[in-house]
Order: sequence, then structure tokens, then C-alpha cells
Amino acid sequence: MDELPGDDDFLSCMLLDSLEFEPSIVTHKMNPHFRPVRFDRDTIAQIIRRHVIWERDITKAVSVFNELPVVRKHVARKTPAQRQVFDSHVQRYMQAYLPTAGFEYAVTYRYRVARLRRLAHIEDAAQAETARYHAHLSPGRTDLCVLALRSFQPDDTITFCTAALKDLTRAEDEALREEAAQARAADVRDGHVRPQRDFSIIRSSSRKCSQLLLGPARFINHDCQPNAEFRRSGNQLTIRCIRPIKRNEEITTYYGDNYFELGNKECMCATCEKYQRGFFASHVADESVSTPASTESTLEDGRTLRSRSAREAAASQAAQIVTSPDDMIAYQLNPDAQGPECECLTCHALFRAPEKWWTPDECARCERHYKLFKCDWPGRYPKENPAEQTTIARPLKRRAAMENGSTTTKRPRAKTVQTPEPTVSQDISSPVKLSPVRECREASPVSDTEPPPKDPHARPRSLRRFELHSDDSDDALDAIHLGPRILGHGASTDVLASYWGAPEGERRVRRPTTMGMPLASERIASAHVTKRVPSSSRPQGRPAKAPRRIVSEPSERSVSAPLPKTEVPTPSPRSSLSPPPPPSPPSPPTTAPVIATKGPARTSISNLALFWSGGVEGRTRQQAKKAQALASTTQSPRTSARVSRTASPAPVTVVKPEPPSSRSVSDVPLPLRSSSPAAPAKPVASPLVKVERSASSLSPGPSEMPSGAPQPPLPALPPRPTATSLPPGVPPRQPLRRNLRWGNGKTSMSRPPTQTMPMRVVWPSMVKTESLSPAPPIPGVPRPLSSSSASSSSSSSSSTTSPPPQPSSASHTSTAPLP
Ligand SMILES: C[S@@+](CC[C@H](N)C(=O)[O-])C[C@H]1O[C@@H](n2cnc3c(N)ncnc32)[C@H](O)[C@@H]1O
Repeated sequence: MDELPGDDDFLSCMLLDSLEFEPSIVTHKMNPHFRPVRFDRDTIAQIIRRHVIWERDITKAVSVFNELPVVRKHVARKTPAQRQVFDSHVQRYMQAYLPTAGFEYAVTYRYRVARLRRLAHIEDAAQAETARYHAHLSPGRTDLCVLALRSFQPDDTITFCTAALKDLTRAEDEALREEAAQARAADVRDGHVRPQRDFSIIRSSSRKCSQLLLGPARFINHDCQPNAEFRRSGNQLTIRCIRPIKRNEEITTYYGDNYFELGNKECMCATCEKYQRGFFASHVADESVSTPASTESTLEDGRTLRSRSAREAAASQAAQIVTSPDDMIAYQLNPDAQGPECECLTCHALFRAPEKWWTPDECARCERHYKLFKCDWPGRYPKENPAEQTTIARPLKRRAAMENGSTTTKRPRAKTVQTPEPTVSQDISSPVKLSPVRECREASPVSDTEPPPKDPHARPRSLRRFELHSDDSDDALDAIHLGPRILGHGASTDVLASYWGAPEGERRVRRPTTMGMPLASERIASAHVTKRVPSSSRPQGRPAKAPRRIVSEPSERSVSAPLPKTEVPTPSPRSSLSPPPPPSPPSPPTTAPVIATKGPARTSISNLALFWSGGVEGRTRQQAKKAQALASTTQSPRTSARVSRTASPAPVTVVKPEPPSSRSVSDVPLPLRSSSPAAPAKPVASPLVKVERSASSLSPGPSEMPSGAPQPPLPALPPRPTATSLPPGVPPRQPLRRNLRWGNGKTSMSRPPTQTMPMRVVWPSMVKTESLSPAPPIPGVPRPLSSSSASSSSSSSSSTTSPPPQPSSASHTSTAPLP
């Protein structure tokens, strides 16, 4: 049992800090010098998804977890008994991810905000110093709370929110307190603030001793009018509900009457805030803090615990107070975060958008919830196996619904758009082609276990996402484009994600919206709208059509305001491979394109095109700029080669024309998006090498060409399939970038600027025709497309149109050596 604090530090790090939070956090640890463990968080996530969320087999999950090298190392020196304790603790942390758990962890800034507020009101310098210290009481440690994921009624047990209890001897208890007190005094003296170790001590009235509380339940905070209480059974602690708890409400318990100093005068709970007691009354006379003495049982060390009847009396009193989950949610707003203030479209929490101009739809909590559970908050029943991404979720989901009641399995906003147009699925065939992975999945037959659709004309559910929304008709900008509407706010985010190159699994399901798309003029006019509704006046539950509110802050530019001209990412020249387009005359400021940053307009075709055209071919804008600057000073040999090849007027003379090479663009399947996400990570030159070599293999070899034959013209590269793969209205050769709205939108292109080559698509046909042993050079016939000779050939063939390459630029554009 003595190992438990160390185990708890280890497990909270592995199964909570880095698993559920991104970027990972560090919760309070018993070891003040704890350093986060290094491990592959994806592996842990897979274990949780597969064995806990999907199979709900905790035993299997624990055994797989224990096989991980980092865990083996941790338990290496443990005795069998200690291992058993460790295993049960792993189990506690894992159970918190069960779909039936009914609670979740969340970050709370209540205590920090309260301290900061007090700090702001303190004028006395000495007092301010102490308050400043308290404001940073837990440096580097994140305060968590426990939120209900569903409603609970009195006497319900929150089964999987448990903790292990370790009785502290009087000596241990005093030592811990003494240590904490001394550390605080030292901290105030030397100006350092260190995490303390007394954060998880509770008093047991029955055992008349202090106890260390370790496990998921240790994140339950104190409230003077709690909605739950700790129940002890053996060395384990469970939580019992003592008054109705709503979904999204914080689960709180009562720690004791003097837990936060005498009379809890430092208590920062919501009740104290409401009645201006405890911490919130600390600037008033101390006498104002009163506790019902008759219900206390004073302990020897000065700490008191209320009797059960007293707690229940307090609970019934609390039940009369109309508390809103919004009060709690307000404290999830990081006071230190920058950016516009938004309301999450899924859970309605307020949050600050981390990105200045591209406002996420969801708060970080809902984002990470989706990442872990692969379904929308607060649901925990993924439609597909989150580990395997298969399509057999429905039976299990149904089983879960039967086990736990249908209320918890209901997606909050699962709105299916019923469009009676049977031809739509044909219209949307092109988006399916955008991603081969999707194509396979959509083409795969419906699972055996899935009941056949009753209506023979009904489309599979999976295809409905491609259907048009009936309320799309007001999409003024999209209406211009008459082709299949694979983009725009009627499109599935899947399609958008695949289209823009987001990797599989990283995409989010786009929220259906009933909002009409405002006209561009309205968008601009509404740049400074949005006054925040006070949380208290907000109705319970979200009105179906409430738009997200963005609060304009005086200090920063409104997110939806037109960007200054320098910041508007206007379409750049396509790449250094193609001749730069003639410089367009600068558009007058009144017609400068405005990137929509909110509402459905954000994902309209024109907006996406505007946004994404800021980068070129998978490069960042900065890299694109640098490449342009470079290209303007020195024309690279590859550019010359490309220009010369594409400009070659003579017909291609190929003795054995390879069928794939003659395929029309429309015949070519579209590996474009599937290959694109991985492409940036590959060596820069490899795709180019393949293209060039395959093209060289198409040129006649020496055996096929009589000596002295006229120099064959260079085969032209197949044109990019923009005509058919891109939707109408989208400029051709859009950059391939990830993360339309998932994450930071900035793909890491770690290539140095000198190697910023445009990403090239490797056509399967080309890879097939690639010759491993390049044909020997023909006397008098330059080898135009081998990497070694590319620069020379290009310079010779384009010598009349482009300057000869300089050595430096040759190395800049050089491709990987051929094997
Ligand atoms: C058992 S822990 C609760 C979980 C804690 N928030 C965390 O993240 O580890 C108890 C600690 O939470 C904080 N806390 C909980 N309730 C509080 C309250 N009502 N007022 C002030 N601090 C509270 C205090 O720092 C306390 O030491």
C-alpha cells in the first residue's frame, strides 16, 4: 500500500494527463519532484479505445497495459501483493473511460480565477504579495474537477468514480501537514512556489484519522453544499449522489468544516461564491463566516466533519438553490488564454479560440472527447470501433443502449437530413473518389448484422452525409457553382478533410447546422456583433439555432473583421514548377476577399479556396514566399526542364507506348488526397524522382532507336487532374494541406526553405513503369529526365528560353540520387 502514491502519480500521468488532455497536463502528484513518464500515448489510447471503450473488457485492458515496457519497468520491483494493488489501481483509472462511467474529468480554473480576482482587488502591497503567492499555488499543476456526463438521482452510486484509501497514521499525517506548511512558508519567503503534497488528504469521521485519497475520485472538489458524498467500503471509496445532479454539473463532496482553514474561510466553492462566504468574504469581517456548530463533530486536531444528517441537511438546502451547470462551465475558461471568446457548439462551454482568425466550432474538451471516444461529447458509444474504424458498431451500440438505458446513448445533436432526392448519391460520386480509403469503406457491403433498410430506395446511412442539406439553398456563394456540391456547408467534413488531405482518423464529423449562410455583406457587417449573454440569463440547454457568439475584444481585431491587406492570404502563384502567372493588378481594397471565420460560410467553397490558396502545394506560406523569391532571382533547372518538356511542340514518338501513360486525366484514379498527407514526410525528392524516371522509361531505349535517329521529343507529363477532381469554382492546383478545422491548421513542413519543392503526385501507373536500371545514354540524345542529368538536359533544351542553372540552384533543386 505504501507504493500507492507512486503508482497513482505514474498512472494519472499515463492514463489521464497525457491521454485525455492535449496538450498534456500535469495533475497534482504526491511526489513533488515527479517527472512525466515518456511513452507512446497512441498505444495507450488504442488500448483504451479497443478494450475499454469498445469491448469493455477492463481485465484485458489491464493485462495489455501491463505488457508495455514502461509499465513493466515500473512494476519490476514490486512484490506480488504490490502488483495486485497496482493492477486494481490501473483498473480504477481505466474504468473512468467506460461508456457507462457517467462522469469525466475536466480542467477547472475556479481556484486560480478566484485567486486572481482577489489579487486584482487588493491594494495593500504586503497583502498583495501573499495573494500573488496564493494565485500561483500550483505552478505547473492543473486543477481538475469531475463533471457528470448524465443526470444522477439521490442515492445513485457513481460506480466507476472510485479511489483507493490509505489511512495515514497520526505521525504521517502530521509530517505531511508540517511539510506542506514549511514548504509554503519557504515559498513565500524565497518567492518560489512549489506544488504541495497535502492536496488529497481527507478526514474519516468513522475511523477518526486522515486518509490519503488516490484514484479518479481524488479529483472531486469540495463544495459547502455538495451534491455527492464519499462512501467507504473497505479500502475503496465510492461516490453516492445526495441530491439530483444534472449533466455537465460538477460532482462535489464535502471535505470537512475546517478543511480550508478554520471555518473553511479559504473555501472557493460555488456556494461560497454565491453567498459571498469563505474565500469570497475574506475581505469582510471573519465573523461573517459561520458554520452550524450544532452539526459539527470536532476532531482532536481541530478538523471537523459534519455528521451525515448535517450533510444531508445542507444538500437539501442546496437543492433549493437553482444552480446552473453554466456557472461551473464559466470556470473552464482559461484566464490566461488569448483569443476571441466563443461558445462551443457541442457542449456550450465558453472557450477562447486558440487561433486568431479560424474559430473552432468546439472547445478543447469536445475535441479531445472526440479523439478518444470517436463520437460527440457527451456520447461515449462510438458508431465504429474506434480502434479499427470498422463499421460494425450498431449491434454493440444497441446492446449498450439496452444495458444502460437509451438516454445515455443518444447523440445530442444527431440530426439526419432526409433528402428525398434519389439521384443525389450519384451526384456526389466524385467526392467519394477523393479518398480511396473512404471509397473502400463506402463501397463495402453493409455489415451482416446490420438490418437491411426497409425502404428499397433508402440509401445507406453512410451515404446520407453526402446529401444536400435542404437549407443549403441560401448559400449564395456556393450557388454559383453548379457542379456536385462536395464542398460548401452542405458537405460532410469527412469529404472536406479527405479533400484537403487530412489524414484518416483526424477528421471530425461536421455539425449539421440550420443557420443560413449570411451574405458576404452581412458577414462583414456582423464583424463586431455579438454581445455575450450572461451565463445566468442563458436558458438551460441550448436553443437549436443559436449562433455561436464571438465576443469582440477591444484589444484584438475581431475574428471576422476583414483582415488587413497584408494578412489576407491571397492566392499565390502555383509553384515554381510552372511558369509564374502574370502579375495581376492589385485589387482595390473594397473588393479584397474576406475570409469568413464563423458560421457555415467558413466551409463554403469560395472561402476554402481563399484560405487554402494562401499556401502552395503543401508548403507553408512562408516557404512558398521564399520559393517565389528564389524563383524570381534564379530560375531553377527543374523549372526549365518542365517548361521545355511541356512546351515541346512535337508529338510523342514512343515505340511501345505504355497504356497508363496515355490515360486521360479523367481515367486516372485519384490517389491525390490519400498520398498527400504522407507526402510531406517523405524525402523531398522521391516523388519527383519517380515521376522523372518513369517518364524517362517512356522514352525510347537504345535498342528501339536507331543510332542517328532524330532526337525524340520529350514526353509531356500528364497534366494534373484538376479538371475532374476539383470541384467547380475551386482554383486548380489547390495546396495540399491538412487540418481544415482540426487542430492548428498548420502542417509541419520541416523541410528547409532551400528544399521547398512542390509536392508531386506519384501516379501508380508511373511507379509501375519505372525502370530500375536506367537506359544507357544515347550518343547525341540527352537524357532529359534522370536526376543526374536533369539539370544539364533542361539547360540544353531550354537554353534559348532560360538562363543556364547555377551550381547552387542545381543543388537546391537536385533530387534524391537514383539507386
Ligand atoms: C482532492 S483534491 C481535488 C482535486 C483537485 N482540484 C485536483 O486537481 O487535484 C483537493 C484540492 O483541490 C482544491 N480544492 C478543491 N475544492 C476546493 C475548494 N472548495 N476551495 C478551494 N480549493 C479547493 C484544493 O487545492 C485542494 O487541496
